[in-house]
Amino acid sequence: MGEPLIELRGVSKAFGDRIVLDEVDLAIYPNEAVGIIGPSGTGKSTILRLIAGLIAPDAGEIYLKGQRRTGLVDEGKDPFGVGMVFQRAALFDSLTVDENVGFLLYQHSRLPRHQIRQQVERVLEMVGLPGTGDRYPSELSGGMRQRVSFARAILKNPDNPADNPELLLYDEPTAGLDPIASTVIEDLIRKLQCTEDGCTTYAIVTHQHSTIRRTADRIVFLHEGKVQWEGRVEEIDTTDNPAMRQFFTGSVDGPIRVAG
Ligand SMILES: Nc1ncnc2c1ncn2[C@@H]1O[C@H](COP(=O)(O)OP(=O)(O)OP(=O)(O)O)[C@@H](O)[C@H]1O
Repeated sequence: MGEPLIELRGVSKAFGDRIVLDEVDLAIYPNEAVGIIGPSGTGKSTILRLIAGLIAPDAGEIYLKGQRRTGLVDEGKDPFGVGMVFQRAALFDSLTVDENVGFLLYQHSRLPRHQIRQQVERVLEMVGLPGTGDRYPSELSGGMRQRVSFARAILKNPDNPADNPELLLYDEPTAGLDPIASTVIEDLIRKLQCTEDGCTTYAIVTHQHSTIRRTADRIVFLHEGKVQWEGRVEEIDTTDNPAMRQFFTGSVDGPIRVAG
């Protein structure tokens, strides 16, 4: 499989006295679609934030293309960009779609406005929202807002190619959407995986069964701070791992303790 695009080696993370991740090893290879799943509160979003370089591990190492990361993403030393799509879009309501999607370029690049606008229109077309740049998030449906956040995550900076996203992280992108809007988002995630610009690697955190099955090729199942199971999506129904079986059947009986 060659060298991983990103690799976590023995990564641990605690918040206060709660150990969320306990010596986790995880490798994501170029062009892979990896689903990170597991019960609530098990550290899935924390893994995404570690991969994105938004937080640092307490112990262990993170490698990007074989290069050990020493700081956080804002120190600008990572060899490639990571685009992140947060749960429920996380757009600025007071900004237009164009200003939301192009936010970082408007704030931090020296590109002229009309060029940023062109870049933004291009990614809005890629997510199926051409001509919506002057609208406000409140004028869009939940699914459309989520697609705007995809456009923001894939926008490239022609001024600084080292910043361009080679890895996309989706944190519950279909949460709160109806089944049809979810299908639109799942199809879009697959469509964006390979475009005329090349293929992108992604990791997706989701609880929705359809999203797990339709957007992931490989599954990483987290529970109690550890990777409990890894396998192909086709193996979900045949595994005899008790935690996986409980998770997918939704049973209250099994190794996963029911909260509350
Ligand atoms: N910044 C933080 N400060 C304190 N505790 C945190 C912080 N971030 C996460 N946690 C705690 O770490 C645990 C794991 O959180 P995380 O969001 O990674 O879980 P998750 O698996 O994504 O959960 P869910 O499926 O419910 O979204 C939770 O108990 C959460 O309360």
